Parts: sequence; C-alpha cells; structure tokens
Amino acid sequence: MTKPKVLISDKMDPNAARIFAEQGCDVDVITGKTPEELKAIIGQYDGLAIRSSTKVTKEILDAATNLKVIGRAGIGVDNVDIPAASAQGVVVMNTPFGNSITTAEHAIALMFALARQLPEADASTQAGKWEKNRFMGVEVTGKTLGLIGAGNIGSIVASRALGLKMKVVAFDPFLTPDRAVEMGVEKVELDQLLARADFITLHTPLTDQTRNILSRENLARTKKGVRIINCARGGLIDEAALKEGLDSGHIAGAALDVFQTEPAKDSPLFGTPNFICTPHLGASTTEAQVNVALQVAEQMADYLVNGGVTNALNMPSLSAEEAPKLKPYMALAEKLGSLVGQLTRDSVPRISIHTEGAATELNQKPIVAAVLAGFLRVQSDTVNMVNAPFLAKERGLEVREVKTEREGDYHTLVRVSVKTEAGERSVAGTLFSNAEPRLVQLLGIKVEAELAGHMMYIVNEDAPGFIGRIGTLLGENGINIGTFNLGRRAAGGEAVLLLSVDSAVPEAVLKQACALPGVKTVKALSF
Ligand SMILES: NC(=O)C1=CN([C@@H]2O[C@H](COP(=O)(O)OP(=O)(O)OC[C@H]3O[C@@H](n4cnc5c(N)ncnc54)[C@H](O)[C@@H]3O)[C@@H](O)[C@H]2O)C=CC1
Ligand SMILES: O=C(O)C(=O)COP(=O)(O)O
Repeated sequence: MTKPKVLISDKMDPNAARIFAEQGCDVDVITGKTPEELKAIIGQYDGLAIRSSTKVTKEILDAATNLKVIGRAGIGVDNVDIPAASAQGVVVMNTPFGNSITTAEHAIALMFALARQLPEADASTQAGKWEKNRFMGVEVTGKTLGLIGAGNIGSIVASRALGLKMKVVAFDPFLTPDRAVEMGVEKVELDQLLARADFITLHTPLTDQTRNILSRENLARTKKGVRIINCARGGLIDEAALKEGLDSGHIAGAALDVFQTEPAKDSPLFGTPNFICTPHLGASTTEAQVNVALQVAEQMADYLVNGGVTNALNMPSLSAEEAPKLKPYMALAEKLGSLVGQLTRDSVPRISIHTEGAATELNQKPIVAAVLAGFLRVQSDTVNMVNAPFLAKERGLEVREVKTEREGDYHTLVRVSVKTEAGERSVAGTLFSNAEPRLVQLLGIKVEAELAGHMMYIVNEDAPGFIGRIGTLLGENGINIGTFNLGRRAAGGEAVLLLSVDSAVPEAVLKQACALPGVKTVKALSF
C-alpha cells in the first residue's frame, strides 16, 4: 500500500511531523507558500495540516484532487471553506481543547495589561522617563467581566476571573441555566452585558451570527470606561468604531490579539492611547503548540491509515470505543444503500433508514451517513460519508430515521427503504457473529446473501429448470459462479436469485439471461 502523503503548510511544532512519520505517512513541511504556490502542489497530498495562516479556499480545494483530510492544529476553522470541503468529501478536523487554557490565559494577561497600562508603562520606563504619576490603573477585584461566548475558552476565562474575585456575566444563547450555575456566572442578554460590564472579553467563533457582534451600535451601548479584550477573531468587532470609542474616551482601553485582516501590519488603531495588541499569539505557548501538533497529527494519521474519525467538523466522530462496534454496521449500511441505489432507476424523493434491536443502541449518524454514501455512490463515485448527507440535502432527498428497540426475527437489523414512483422498495440486512454483513430481505423476499464483488440479480417466475439454464449460460460464457442465493414469495410465485460471480458479467450475457423463459429482470451489481 502506498503511504498517505501529508503537507504541513503552517509553522507547527516538530512533533507533528514526527508523529506523521511514525504512523506511516510521508510528510512534507512547506510553510509560507502563496495561494498560487499552494494550488500548484496541493494535488499530491492526501492530508493538509494547517494553523490560521493557510486559507483553504474553494479554489485550493478544487486543485486538491487527492485530499482526504484537513487538520487544524488549533480551534478556529474560519480559514477553511467547510461547505466546499464537505461537498468534495474532505474531512475537516480541529483540536478543540489543546490550546484553550493558553488562550484563556492570554485574555487574562491582556485584561491585566489594560487595567495597569503595562505596555505603555514599560515603554515609558525603558525610555528613562519614570512617569510614576502618569499611569493610574484600576483593580479588577469586584469588577464585572462580561463574557461573550461561554464555551471551552470562555469558561476557563470565567473560572480564572472568579478566582480574581470578579463578577462574571455571560452572554451565550447556547449556555444552559444549569451550566451557568455550574460555572458560577450570571447568564444575561447581550444588552444587559453591554450595560453592566467593566471589562468585556470575546470567546465566540466567527460565524454569520457573531460577525460584528460588537458593532458601532453595540459599542455605543457599553458602560463608559469599559475595557475590551478580543482573543477570538478579528471580525467580531467594528475596528473603526472601536478607534472612535477610544479616541472619545468612552472606551477606556482595548486589547486585540486578532484583527479583521491578518497579518495586521497597518491599522488605524496602531498608536491610539490605551490600545494594546499582540500578533495572534493567543495559542502561542510551548505547551499548547505541542498539544495541538501531537493531536492533529495523531487524528489525521488515524483517519488516513485506519479510517478513525475524531473531532471532525463535517462528519460524525467515531470514538475509539464506538469504532469497533460501528464499523461492521457501517459496512452493512453502505452495502444496503448501494444495493437500493443499484436496484432503483427512478428518482427517489425519500429514503428511510430503520434500525431494529441491537443496532438501535448505537450512534445512528454514521449508519445513516454510510447508507447515503452507498446509495448516492451509484450517481457519483466521489461520494463518501462526509459529503453524502450534504449531497442528499442538495438533491432534495428527504432522509428519515426510525428506530424499533425490540428485536424482530434478528437480534439486529438495518432496513433501507426508498420511495419511488413504483412504490416503496426495501432491503434489510443483519450482522452474523456481530461482524459479517448479510442481506436478509430483498424487496420483501427472504434471502440470505453476502453482498460482495460482482453479483447478478435476477427476478424470475419460480419454475423448474431455470437454475440449470442460468448455470449453463454463465458457464458457456466462462463466468464462474461463487455463491448462489435464492428466495421466493411463494412456491411457483416470483423468485429472486442473487449470484456472486468471479468476474463482471458482460452486457451481452445479461441480455441473453434476460431472454431466458420466465425471466423478468436481470441486473449486474457490484460491491
Ligand atoms: N487568539 C487565538 O490564538 C485563539 C482564538 N481562538 C478563537 O476562540 C474561539 C472560541 O474557542 P472555544 O471557546 O474553544 O470554542 P467553543 O466552541 O468551545 O465556544 C464558543 C462559544 O461561543 C458560543 N456562541 C456561538 N454563537 C454565539 C453567539 N451568536 N453569541 C454568543 N455566543 C455564541 C457557543 O455557544 C460556544 O459556547 C474559537 O472559535 C477561535 O476562533 C481559539 C484559540 C486560539
Ligand atoms: O486555535 C485557534 O483558533 C487560533 O486562533 C490559534 O491560531 P494559530 O494556530 O496560532 O495561528
């Protein structure tokens, strides 16, 4: 097997390259490429490991014809076009916890730097001015910290701020009242936060909902003398309005680690009194960089070498515990989806995935994604579990999930049904010995077949002599039969034959099979 090839395109701790190599990947470290240069080389790689500098645009993805996974050694993925990656079947993963303590500590450091004007005091003292009367700070004890975004980083900031005897109010629409109590913060609406906070710190991702959350209007609603810290993303604050607020004295100080445009080499904010900034250093500690480098390389290599999925943003994760149990179900689900896809020529407005018995205890998302991947692959061979749910939505395919916890005839069952113009068509399968996928029902007829390799599907009238005739036909054409699976509705009624064959059945032989007496349908299948 050829080794997967990975490109590390941003500066990353050397542990990442070491882990990739140890896990069986070829790795190149090429940083500082322009988008054009990256476009020219990206086609060779199966994996791309990045931080915040590389912008993975649709244009780059279009050139990334072999890419399977993008790994972000860090948290924010606003530099990756995730819908485009999903459409292309590329998994996008991040390392959601590796740098959160470090970033929270940077926010606290900037809060103190603002409270005591540390950078200005340092510059003035080192310039020999000894301006003891110029720098009058404020205490943080007893002050109110307004937290916008109370996720991983926000909650660490809150715990540190509570330790500093601050009061913490938090605005986060997804923060539950119980979690707020557990964190020791008061959950408030944004307007209340703006009106009450002495310090405001931002910890949300950059999304369409959070972009410009500290807009000109919202900055005007803040308490006079507020100090603002942003260690999240540049687009969260209106930088021009921030500058005006600092100039007018309404805002007593602002500390930015992140800017609307990065690298920020020129900004109207530079030189403004009470404005301090760092060049996107939130995650830059030795500890955090080792954490994220090790984690991203382990996750990406696990995906490229073993198919394991951790911390993916565009497909369900498979934990180490779940993976062994789910993998045979995903194989079964994909085969059933594929079988339905191959048997159905009409347009399908709806697909239903029904689990029964033991299958209901598992995470259903990977099972559903595998059914969709199998089903849609008939239409396009670039479909995989990542882009299948996305493509289904794009094509207006309604996806239904049903669970029946009690066991039926089998201890575990996955049934896939599609609605077509001709009515509902359904196939079902189980796992033998909890590991081997087997088809057990085909369009309402009981069968028992392994779905593998080249197969032939034949519907015929159940009459003596047919099996001999089909065997002779295939034999005369040099096609060897591997397995033979028969099912029928009732004696003398409609029968279904599923044959596994050692080679693909040529079109001409399919036609001859179709012409045999009593044959209604013949199809070549492959799995
Ligand atoms: N400066 C730096 O070097 C670093 C910056 N970051 C940034 O920090 C961000 C936050 O990271 P985590 O806390 O780990 O993410 P997280 O996902 O754990 O937390 C984000 C929180 O924002 C909340 N949120 C989402 N939409 C919101 C809205 N409209 N209004 C208010 N809250 C909203 C979410 O409910 C969630 O609780 C990252 O997305 C990244 O952009 C992360 C690491 C380093
Ligand atoms: O993890 C994040 O979201 C960060 O912003 C860190 O960015 P960086 O890896 O230091 O370029």
